[in-house]
Amino acid sequence: MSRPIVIKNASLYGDTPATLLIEDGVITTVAQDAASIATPDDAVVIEAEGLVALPGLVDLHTHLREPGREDAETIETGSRAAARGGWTAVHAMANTNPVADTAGVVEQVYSRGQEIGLVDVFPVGAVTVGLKGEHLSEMGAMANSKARVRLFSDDGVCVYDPVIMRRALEYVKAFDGAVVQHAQDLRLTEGSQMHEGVVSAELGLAGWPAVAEESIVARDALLAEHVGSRVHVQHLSTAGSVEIIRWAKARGINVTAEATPHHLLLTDESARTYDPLFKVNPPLRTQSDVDALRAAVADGTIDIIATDHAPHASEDKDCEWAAASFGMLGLETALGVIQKVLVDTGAATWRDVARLMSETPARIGMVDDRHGRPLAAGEPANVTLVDPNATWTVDAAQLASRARNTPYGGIELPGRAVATFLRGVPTHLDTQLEGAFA
Ligand SMILES: NC(=O)N[C@@H](CC(=O)O)C(=O)O
Ligand SMILES: [Zn+2]
Ligand SMILES: [Zn+2]
Repeated sequence: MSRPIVIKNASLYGDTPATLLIEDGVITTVAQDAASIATPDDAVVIEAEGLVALPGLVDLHTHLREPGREDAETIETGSRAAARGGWTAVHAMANTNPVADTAGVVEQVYSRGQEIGLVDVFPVGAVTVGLKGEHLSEMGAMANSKARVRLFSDDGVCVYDPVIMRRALEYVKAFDGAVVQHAQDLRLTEGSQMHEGVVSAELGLAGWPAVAEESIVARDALLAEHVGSRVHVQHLSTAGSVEIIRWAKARGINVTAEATPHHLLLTDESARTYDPLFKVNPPLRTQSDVDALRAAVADGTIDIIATDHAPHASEDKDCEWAAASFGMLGLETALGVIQKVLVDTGAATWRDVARLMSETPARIGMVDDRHGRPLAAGEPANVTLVDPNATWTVDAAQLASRARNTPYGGIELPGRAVATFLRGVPTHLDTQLEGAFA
């Protein structure tokens, strides 16, 4: 049995200071006045004045690469990266090798996550066999497996065939699941290397036009309406996609959308470095797209922040732009980037961050009702403590992830997770807090 933990005078959701008592994995008391709590003798006391307490973060979009590319990331290294970033649950995408398109693979991924115990790993099932876009995978078997899969995605590629997309949307209704779409018209993006615009023209790199995303977002919203199902759109990247989601929601369509930290901070100007660290799908867009995404997060059109943590082995990134893989790391830097672009700019409060990075992703994910819960007595002790006054310089070599492909190396970020608790167990402690548990 683990020792009780007292988190003393933390700023709850960035608001009022309160003290939390955690016993046997559960928050048993929340009190304004620390002195009113009878501290058990063997309790670990964390002096948390100035730290923000949030519900443990839930990432709806993570790539863990296991099975198949353990040279880039494993469930263990990815779990450690997640815990350090303040996450208590991650949804692992299906584009592994073998693809997570059977009950066997999703059960293995789920069980390995539990064995490691640093975050809950919820496997996302593939929509189609082998991500080939031709035949629906055994979605029902994955849903009924012990991994209890509720989200299905061919992420990495788009479910392009509208008939397959329609069938998938119909199928997930049986277990209240959702189809999670990587919106990319395959024909309009053949050979694409970056956002199609002024910069791609100047650099002579093949473009990925905004319409290639927007046309699929619109189509899928209409399909979800037609069959009365639920669709979640991944990594929204353009101002036009935001307008379509806004329209779809106003029309009552059951659609949700995510934005990544990198699409809220970086633009296609980064490609001028020719550094493949900035090569990602969908591509980094223009400043007006970034502004539209931030406004959409602020007004609720975009429901959640998700990392799209995409580790790649160095041989797939240390090469010329055209040959490099798409994707960048995100788990360990997400909180810092979000504080920088949303909290410090006044676009969002910490309460909003709790909604965007924990409560709503848990609700969309549906797998496990122990995540995204309020910080209140009787709730599971999934808690993240953030130091909003910390500044730190991202050092790729120091990341817990096995991969090194962060676009933020050498950049100073605010907002660091200093402690993460999964059902009362510390899964990450900054050096300043390690002493308390010694
Ligand atoms: N985002 C990326 O550029 N890459 C992701 C796939 C994806 O999310 O589409 C990957 O698996 O590497
Ligand atoms: Zn994707
Ligand atoms: Zn992805």
